[in-house]
Amino acid sequence: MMKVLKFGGTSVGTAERMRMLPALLPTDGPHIVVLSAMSGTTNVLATIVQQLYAGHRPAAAAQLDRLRVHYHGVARELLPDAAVLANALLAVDTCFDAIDALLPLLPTLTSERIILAQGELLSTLLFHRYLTGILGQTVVLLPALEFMRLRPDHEPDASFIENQLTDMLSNYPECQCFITQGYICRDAKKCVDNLKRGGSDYSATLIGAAVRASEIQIWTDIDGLHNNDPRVVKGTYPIRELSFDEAAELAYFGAKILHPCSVLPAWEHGIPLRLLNTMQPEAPGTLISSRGHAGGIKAVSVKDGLLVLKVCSNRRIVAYDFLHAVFDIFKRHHTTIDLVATAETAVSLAVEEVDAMPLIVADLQKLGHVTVVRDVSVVCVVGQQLVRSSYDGPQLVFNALRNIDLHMISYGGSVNSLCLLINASNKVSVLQILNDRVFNAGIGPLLHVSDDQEVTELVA
Ligand SMILES: Nc1ncnc2c1ncn2[C@@H]1O[C@H](COP(=O)(O)OP(=O)(O)O)[C@@H](O)[C@H]1O
Ligand SMILES: N[C@@H](CC(=O)OP(=O)(O)O)C(=O)O
Repeated sequence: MMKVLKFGGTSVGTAERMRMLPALLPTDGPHIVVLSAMSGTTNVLATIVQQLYAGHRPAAAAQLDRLRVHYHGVARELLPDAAVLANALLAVDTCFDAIDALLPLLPTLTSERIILAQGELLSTLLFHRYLTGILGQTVVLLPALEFMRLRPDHEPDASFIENQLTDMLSNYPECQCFITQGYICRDAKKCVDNLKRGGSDYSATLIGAAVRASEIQIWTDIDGLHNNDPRVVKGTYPIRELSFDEAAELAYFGAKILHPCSVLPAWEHGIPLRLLNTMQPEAPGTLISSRGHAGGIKAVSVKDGLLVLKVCSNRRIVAYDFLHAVFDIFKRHHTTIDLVATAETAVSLAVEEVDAMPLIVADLQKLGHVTVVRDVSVVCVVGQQLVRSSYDGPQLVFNALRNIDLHMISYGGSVNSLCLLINASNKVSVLQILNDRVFNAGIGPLLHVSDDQEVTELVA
């Protein structure tokens, strides 16, 4: 059975890091290695794009030259064989020349995406040559731009991906090791596109689902998914097991270790997803699967960059049409609502700050009075069945946060999560308070769910 292993930007960040990867590859069966760009590269490419939009071409050209020199250095460090190196440098230059050719032109969405795509093309071409040299067996580089495709609605085209990938793999029945690019894809019109920042995780799970992999491994720089954001909170710890739905909520609501949509393809096909640490391969990491395990609060994540729209109905439409009309506006503007709270004649909605916001607000104003609260974040507390029980976890959360302003609360939308809307400026203190007073307060797991509740779920 095929395994899929994704190595993130930090895992391929230097030639030295890339040299650590062969030891992590399976020796007992075929596998597809999905690589991100070397860490920092996509940021530099995005800066070049911004400089072009701002008309600062010389600055963009200087950045690009520095990046080219950097990649020549990585290639020299990684590839000792002179002939292999010479060939790799030509390939590296092809990527840089593609960007160079775009510098004099007015930037467009298409050129922007072509520029951003070069990071993954560079990392895979270097790693492919390196791995071929040290494995002494066929290693096939599968171009993601030939199989990773979006539908017209910008969602991944799962059947196209599956058909193309299956065809491509069938050309190499003996091959055990394939390499491909994460993040990059084509849109429905076959133009170069991407799966948004951090999208290589999503590439890996889409590929895993397409080939019905036995396991998908996400290799990164930390020992699994932590109970809280380790970048801003002291005393976080890895969660050893999560269910698909718990992990999907945490990823959607901001746990940066996973792309927001990346759990869904694995979940749909029941493929175990392991988060592992390249720098500490022996650590158990986190296993995300459909396996049942103890309930109770497990982790918290935060999604930033939201605003709250409060719409108070002008009562010109009947009450039961009001919510429909509100949701219809979001549908028309292709905008997802993250959190909703309703009252008799009013509704509050937490949504991302999208470009269409002025149009959305204008449409909502036809339904009633609209107020906007900016700079809010959703805190998502996740744990198996934490909502539908006599479990005291949620109470502990509310007690711990009693001095914090809460704009909205979502309790019951999912049995496994409790979402709170806070001012973005309170984010770090809220996360630290939850860590100190909830996660490290010694609350036990949820042990009992009444039979009635189980029956209700089965009927539903
Ligand atoms: N809940 C969390 N658990 C683990 N890591 C997290 C969490 N929230 C944020 N992170 C951050 O995510 C980082 C890993 O994701 P990312 O930077 O995308 O890695 P990669 O470069 O491998 O793609 C970690 O270094 C960590 O700082
Ligand atoms: N290179 C892309 C895609 C990606 O997934 O990167 P990483 O695995 O390093 O988060 C980015 O920086 O967004």
